[in-house]
Amino acid sequence: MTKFAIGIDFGTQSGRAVLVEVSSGKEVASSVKEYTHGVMDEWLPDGITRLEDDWALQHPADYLEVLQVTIPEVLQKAEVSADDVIGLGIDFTACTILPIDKHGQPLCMLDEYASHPHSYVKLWKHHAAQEEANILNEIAEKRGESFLNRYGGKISSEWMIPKIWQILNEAPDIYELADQIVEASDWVIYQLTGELKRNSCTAGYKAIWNKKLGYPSKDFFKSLDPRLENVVEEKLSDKVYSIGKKAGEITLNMANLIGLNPGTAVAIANVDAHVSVPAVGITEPGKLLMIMGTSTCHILLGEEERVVPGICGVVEDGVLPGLMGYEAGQSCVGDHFEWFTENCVPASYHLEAEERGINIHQLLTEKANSLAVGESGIIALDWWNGNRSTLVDADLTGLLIGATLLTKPEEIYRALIEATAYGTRMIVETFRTHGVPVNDIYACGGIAEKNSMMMQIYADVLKMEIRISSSSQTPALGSAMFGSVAAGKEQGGYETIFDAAAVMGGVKDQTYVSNKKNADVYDQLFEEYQKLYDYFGRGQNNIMKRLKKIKKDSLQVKDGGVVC
Ligand SMILES: Nc1ncnc2c1ncn2[C@@H]1O[C@H](COP(=O)(O)OP(=O)(O)O)[C@@H](O)[C@H]1O
Ligand SMILES: O=C(CO)[C@@H](O)[C@@H](O)COP(=O)(O)O
Repeated sequence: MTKFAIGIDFGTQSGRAVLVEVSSGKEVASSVKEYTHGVMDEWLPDGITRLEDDWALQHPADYLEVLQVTIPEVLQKAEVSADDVIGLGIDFTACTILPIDKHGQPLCMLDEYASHPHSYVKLWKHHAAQEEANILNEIAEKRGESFLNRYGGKISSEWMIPKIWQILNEAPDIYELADQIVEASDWVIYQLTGELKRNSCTAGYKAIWNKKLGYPSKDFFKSLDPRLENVVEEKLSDKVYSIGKKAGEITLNMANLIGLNPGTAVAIANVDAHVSVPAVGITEPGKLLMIMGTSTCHILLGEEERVVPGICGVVEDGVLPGLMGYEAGQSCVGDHFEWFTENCVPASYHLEAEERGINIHQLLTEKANSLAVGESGIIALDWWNGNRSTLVDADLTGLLIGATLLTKPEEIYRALIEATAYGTRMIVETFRTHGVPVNDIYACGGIAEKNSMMMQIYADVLKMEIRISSSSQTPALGSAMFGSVAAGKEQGGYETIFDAAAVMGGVKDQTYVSNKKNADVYDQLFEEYQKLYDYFGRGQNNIMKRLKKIKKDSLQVKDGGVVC
C-alpha cells in the first residue's frame, strides 16, 4: 500500500502543505493558506494600537488555521485516506517567537493582553530589538565570550535573546507573566502532540545554544541585566531535542481538527531554510543552497567549525547529523521587489500587466531582461530591510545610485535584483576566504521557481552554475521527509534523513550556466558594490543611522503634537 507523509512550511505570508508519496518523493497535492492577519507591522488586530517602526508581528491563530485548512485539502485533492499518512513534519521561519502561559496558551490570545504588542508573535524580521543586540554584542565582546565566534562575531537583533530582552525592557509585566518564551515552530508541534520539545536547529542558530556547551553562562546573562540571570530556567529550557527525531504523535483532539489519525508520527520542528537542504538532495559539504523568497538564507555544510565573520551561525548537527551547518542570509530579497512594485511603479505598468494577464513582477522582469548588463548606469545596495550577512546590522537602509531623468522602473527593478546577487557574492567570498569551501550552488524557494532572469543574473554575478530544486515547495518537501523519518522504517518511512534524501530529494535537469561576457561586466559592477558596501556599512559614513535617528525624533515630535 502506498504511504504518504505531509510537510508544512510556515512562511512569512502563508503556510503551505504538501502531501508526498514516501517511496518516491512525488508531491501528489499541495495547498496554501494565506495568514488571516498577515504580517502586522503597523497595527494590532484591534485596529487602534499602532506599532512602532521596525516591528513585525504575527498571530498564532493563523498557524492553527493553516493546519485546519491545508491538511484536509491535500487529502481531499489527492483522494488519500488519513490511514495512509504515516508522518507529519513542519518547518518555520525563525527566529519567530511568542510568550505563552503555563497551559501553552499564547498571551495575545488572552482577552486582557490582546492589545499588548509584546504579547504577540515576534516575527523573524521584527527588528526593534537592535538596541538590545548592540549592547549584548558590546558586552559579549568585552567579556571575550567565545560563543561570538560561532555567530560570525555578532548576535543579530532578529535572534532570540535580543527579542526576549526587548520584552523585558519594554513590557516587564508580559515577561513576568510568560511561563515560557518559545519558537513558533515548537509551539505548533506542542499543539499537535501535547508536548513542548524545543528543536536543536532554532536553539542552535537563534538562541545561542550549543550541543556541547549549552547556553551562555548565567554570569553572562546577569551582565546583560540582573533580571536575565535565570532566563534559561525561567523562560527557555536546556532540554533541547535533535532534528531528525520524533516529537510525538497527533493527539485525539488535534486529529479531529485537522483530519489526520490520532497517533500519526510528528517530527521535531525545523527551520524553513535548513529543512530544504536534504530536499534538494544535498548531504555533503561544499554545496551552498540559497532559499530565495521574502528573504534569502544561505545554508552550507562543512566538515569543521570555522570562524566566518558576519555569518548567522555555525551549528554542529544543525542541518544534518554529523556535519557542521553554516547559515548566512539576506534580510530582504523578494520583500524589496515587492516594496518597489507597490510603491514605485506607475499605473500604466500595472494596467499593462493586467491587460496581458501577467503579474507586475513578470512584466518588470520581461522589460528588465532586454537590458544589457550595465546599460542602466545604476547600482543599488540591498539593505531595504537591513543587512543580515555579513554586516549583521538591521539599522542599515537602502541605496540607489546613478539614477537620472531617463531611468525606467525596469532598470531600478533589475538593479535591485543585481544588488541581491552582489550581496550573495559577498557571502560566498566570505565563506571561501575563511576556509569554508563553496564548490556548487543550488537554489530553491518561490523566486528560484518564478524568475529565471534573476537566476541567470545570479549565475553571471557568482560566475557559477546554479542548480534548481525539483520541488516548487522545497521546505515543505523537506518537512515531509523528516515526517517520514519520524514515522520510521517499520511504518513505511525511513531510518535516517540521509536515506530519505537519497530517494525523495533532487534537482531539475535544467541549470543556469554563467555567461562569460556578462560576468566580466558584473565583475566591474561588483567592485563598485563592494566600495559602497564598505563605505556605508562599515562606519565610514553612518548617514543611514543618522537619518533613522532624525526620522525617529521627527515622528516623536509629530505624534506628541509638539508645535514649534
Ligand atoms: N516573479 C517574481 N520575481 C521576483 N520576486 C518575486 C516574483 N514573484 C514574487 N516575488 C517575491 O517573492 C516573495 C515571496 O516568496 P515565497 O518564496 O513565495 O514566500 P516566503 O518567502 O514567504 O517563503 C515576495 O516577497 C514577492 O515579492
Ligand atoms: O532566517 C530564517 C531562517 O534562519 C528564515 O526563516 C527567514 O529568513 C524567513 O524566510 P522566508 O523569507 O520567509 O522564506
